[in-house]
Amino acid sequence: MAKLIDGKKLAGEITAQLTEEVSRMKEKGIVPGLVVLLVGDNPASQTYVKNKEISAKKIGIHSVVERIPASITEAELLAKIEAYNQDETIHGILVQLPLPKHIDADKVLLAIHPKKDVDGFHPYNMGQLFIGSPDKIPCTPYGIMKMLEAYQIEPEGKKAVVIGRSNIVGKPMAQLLLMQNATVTMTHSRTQDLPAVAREADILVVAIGRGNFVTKEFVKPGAVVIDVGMNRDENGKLIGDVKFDEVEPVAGFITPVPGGVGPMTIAMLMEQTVANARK
Ligand SMILES: Nc1nc(=O)c2c([nH]1)NC[C@@H]1CN(c3ccc(C(=O)N[C@@H](CCC(=O)O)C(=O)O)cc3)C=[N+]21
Repeated sequence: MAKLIDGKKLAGEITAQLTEEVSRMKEKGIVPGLVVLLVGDNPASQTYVKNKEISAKKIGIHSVVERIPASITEAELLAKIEAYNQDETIHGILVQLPLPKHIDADKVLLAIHPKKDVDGFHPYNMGQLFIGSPDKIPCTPYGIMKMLEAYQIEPEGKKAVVIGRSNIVGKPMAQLLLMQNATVTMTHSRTQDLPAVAREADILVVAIGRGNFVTKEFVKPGAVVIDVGMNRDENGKLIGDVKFDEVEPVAGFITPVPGGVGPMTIAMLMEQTVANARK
């Protein structure tokens, strides 16, 4: 049976450390501030934003959540971002993705000042990451690296396979593993014989966005399996991209959904916000 990588517990430990740090900062008159802009009423986004709000409050971060009607124009949204760029009480700006179709997400991400880009999605921060000098790092892959570290899983020299090539998970994940000297293979929906490629992996990161996609045929015995998926099944239950019950007996380590990568994503968001206020 695989060892469970408990993201919820680890995120709780990180949150406790941040809470202490923020209370010390407050003695010096510094209060970290985070704004989350949520455009429209995507129900999944509502849950994530709520979890971020709870976590920020617990840590003592000044948290602003702006729920904005989907009818906002791109220009109006850009003006809001510019105002928060100038606002000295705000150390982190997050615009929840996806955005409504009439708004160009690339333009919006480019408008956030790179110093306040706690998501690490700005092309400047992406560029810094890809030349090997990261500052802000996309929170999901960053949280995954923290989980590997906490469980003493060393990527160096190992074969890592990443399934999914998004800008916010797959690509930065591959780069972070590469920076730790893993031998990295990127795979995606067009990869031929994906199960055979995945089966080569010592570390398998799955971020393809399809519920129960990865079965035991994808997993080498003893492999580390990281599940980034957040899908709902027919009954509305939250499920990962990995068929957990089937893969768990084969894997060496595995992350659950919920309680794995999700809470770590939020913890890293908080960490990068506090780090910004510290500077
Ligand atoms: N600009 C931007 N930054 C993001 O970081 C971002 C985003 N947009 N859009 C959506 C995705 C998704 N995401 C999650 C964060 C936490 C959980 C999370 O807390 N999950 C819990 C429980 C979730 C539940 O119960 O529904 C868990 O896995 O245990 C999930 C998903 C951040 N995202």
